[in-house]
Amino acid sequence: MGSLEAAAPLGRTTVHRLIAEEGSVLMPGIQDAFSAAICYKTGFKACFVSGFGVSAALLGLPDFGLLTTTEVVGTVRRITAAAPNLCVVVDGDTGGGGPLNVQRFIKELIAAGAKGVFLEDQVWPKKCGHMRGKSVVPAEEHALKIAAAREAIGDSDFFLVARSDARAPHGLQEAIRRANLYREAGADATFVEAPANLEELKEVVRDVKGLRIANMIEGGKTPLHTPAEFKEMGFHLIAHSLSTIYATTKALVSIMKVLKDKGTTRDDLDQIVTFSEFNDMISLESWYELESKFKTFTPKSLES
Ligand SMILES: C[C@](O)(C(=O)O)[C@H](CC(=O)O)C(=O)O
Ligand SMILES: [Mg+2]
Repeated sequence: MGSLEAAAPLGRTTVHRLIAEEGSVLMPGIQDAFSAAICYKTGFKACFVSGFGVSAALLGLPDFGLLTTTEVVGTVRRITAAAPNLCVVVDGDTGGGGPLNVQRFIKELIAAGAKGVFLEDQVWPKKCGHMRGKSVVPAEEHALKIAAAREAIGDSDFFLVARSDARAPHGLQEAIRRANLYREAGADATFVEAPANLEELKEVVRDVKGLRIANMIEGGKTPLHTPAEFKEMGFHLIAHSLSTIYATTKALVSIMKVLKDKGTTRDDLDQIVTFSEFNDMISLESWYELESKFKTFTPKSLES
C-alpha cells in the first residue's frame, strides 16, 4: 500500500491529520446543516457535502449539473455554522468554470469554513458518477484547474482531491493515468470514480500514487467495503455519499404515506422521533443557556 509519509506530508491539513490518526477516514455524505449536526453528534470527525444530496435537498433535482457553486458555498456556510467542529469536505463538481472560476470558488469555500474539496474532470453540465452518459474534458484542462486550485489554497488548512470520471467513457487505465497527472498538478489525493469491482479497486491501489479516495454508493458500481477493509487495501478517505439522503428519502416516503392513508400518525409514532429527542438532536438546551445570559443588564456603574 506504500507509506503514508511518502504519499503526502502528513499533518499539513486537518484531513491529513485525520488520515494519520485513522488510516482510513469515513465521511458520511450529508446535504444540509441538519444532517451535518447529526453527523457530528453521532461522533464522526469528518463529512462529505454530496453534490447529489445538495441537489436533492436544496433544489429537489437530480445530480445533473443543475447546482451552482454559489448554492454550494451558501450550503457550506450553513453547514459549518451548525457543525463548527466537523471537518467539512465539499463536492465541488467541476469547480464552476475555468481555472479562475475555480480559484474564486476555492477561496469562498475556505472563507465558508470548509476543509477540503473534490474537483472532477467531467464536461459541464456534469452527471452523477454512477449515471450513464458521462463525458470528460481533456486531462490537461483539468490538470490546469487543479494547479489553479493549489495556488488558491496557499497555506490554508484545505485538502484538494482531484477526481477522474474517465473510467466509464475511456476505461480504468485512462482514469488511473489522469489521477496520477492530477496529483502532479497539485492534488493532495485522487479519486478514480466508479471502479466496477474488487479487482478494479485493487488496480487503483496498485497504479495510483499517493492518497486515494473511495466512494461507497448503495446500488452503485463499486462493491461496498468497510473502512477497515479499505485501510487494508490502501484507500485513505471513504465517502459514504448517499446513505443519509437515501435513508431520509425512505423515512419521508413512509411518513407521507401514513399521513395520506390515515390522516394521522397516532398509530405510527414508532416511525418518528419524539419532541424531546428532536430537541436534543438540535441542542435546544444550549440555546436556553445562551438566552439566560442576556436576560438582564446591569450597568457597571450600579454594580456594588
Ligand atoms: C459522490 C458524488 O459526487 C456525490 O455527489 O455525492 C456522486 C454520488 C453518486 O454516485 O451518486 C457521484 O459519485 O457522482
Ligand atoms: Mg457529486
